[in-house]
Amino acid sequence: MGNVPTTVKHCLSYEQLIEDYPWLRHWLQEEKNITGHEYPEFVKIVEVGPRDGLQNEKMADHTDVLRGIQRAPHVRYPVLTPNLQGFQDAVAAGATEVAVFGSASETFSKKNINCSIDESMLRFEEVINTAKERQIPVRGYVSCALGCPHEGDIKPSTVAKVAKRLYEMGCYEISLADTIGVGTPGSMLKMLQGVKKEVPINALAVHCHDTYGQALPNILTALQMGVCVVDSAVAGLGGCPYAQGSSGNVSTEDVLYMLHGMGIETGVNLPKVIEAGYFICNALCRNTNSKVAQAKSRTL
Ligand SMILES: CC(C)(COP(=O)([O-])OP(=O)([O-])OC[C@H]1O[C@@H](n2cnc3c(N)ncnc32)[C@H](O)[C@@H]1OP(=O)([O-])[O-])[C@@H](O)C(=O)NCCC(=O)NCCSC(=O)C[C@@](C)(O)CC(=O)[O-]
Repeated sequence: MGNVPTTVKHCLSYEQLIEDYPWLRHWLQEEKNITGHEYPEFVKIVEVGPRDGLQNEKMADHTDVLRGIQRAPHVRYPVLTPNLQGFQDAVAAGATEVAVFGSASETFSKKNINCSIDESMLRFEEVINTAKERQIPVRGYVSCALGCPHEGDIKPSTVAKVAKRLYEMGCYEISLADTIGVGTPGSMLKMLQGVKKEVPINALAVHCHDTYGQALPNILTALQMGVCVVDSAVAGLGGCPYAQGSSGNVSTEDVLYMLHGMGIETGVNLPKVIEAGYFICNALCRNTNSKVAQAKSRTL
């Protein structure tokens, strides 16, 4: 490709660029943006508000929650299960999908689920094998994928190794979690470059916390890498009781606003999510963490 001065890229509109540099047309196709990144046409949002979002709140056990909710036929209600006992309890309460949650940090694994990474894999194997027999899908999490509150930076190769083990055991999707929200687009890029060598990109999801205000740029970076599944929590609820200082998950409202603004479909109705956010914030007597919901409330 010929040289285009970077300043030209920023000054000219797409139409002007094509007119002045017709040879660029094939490169700047409609489905690519001006920087040449391709984005997925559809992104699946995994709403983690009812689970991760409310785990910091005083709330009923999952058995009571599962028995208490009215289920919509097309909605999946995954339950986090750290071991076989958790799996059996969840299934007895009516769970039809579960998730195992491992970590790329030894220290975090010990503090979160009271076992080493290797021990956790043995526990997860039991859960996954039993789930397979019962045809229950299992999702996998890798916590501390972009940093650990105890160990600091985590190598992309370590994240890749844990993600690969979960995938090979039978998790249909691996959610890579920036548990304490310390990642940046730079570390997200390096981590995903490492993980996608071991796990197909279409089996990866990202789970970002917004502690340092980096969640949306991190998600954008993941989309540029080909990730099509994003975890988020309505009103930006959440945090991890085992990761001091971490803030809530990225808010679903803000993720939807960004994706829809980019022309990416999600099948999710943003105004309805904003309403759900107001509902839960009222119930918890707290303010929303969603910038989009805050902006909308100022214009009401
Ligand atoms: C994993 C355990 C249970 C191990 O805890 P343990 O003490 O090692 O378990 P144990 O097997 O030695 O058993 C000790 C007692 O716990 C009971 N027990 C054993 N298993 C269960 C169970 N499943 N449910 C209820 N009870 C259980 C068991 O029956 C026994 O009871 P006792 O005989 O003494 O009366 C414990 O460490 C624990 O509960 N950890 C909390 C994990 C948690 O909820 N973490 C937050 C989840 S969110 C997250 O991890 C991150 C994520 C997903 O959001 C992504 C991100 O941002 O990183």
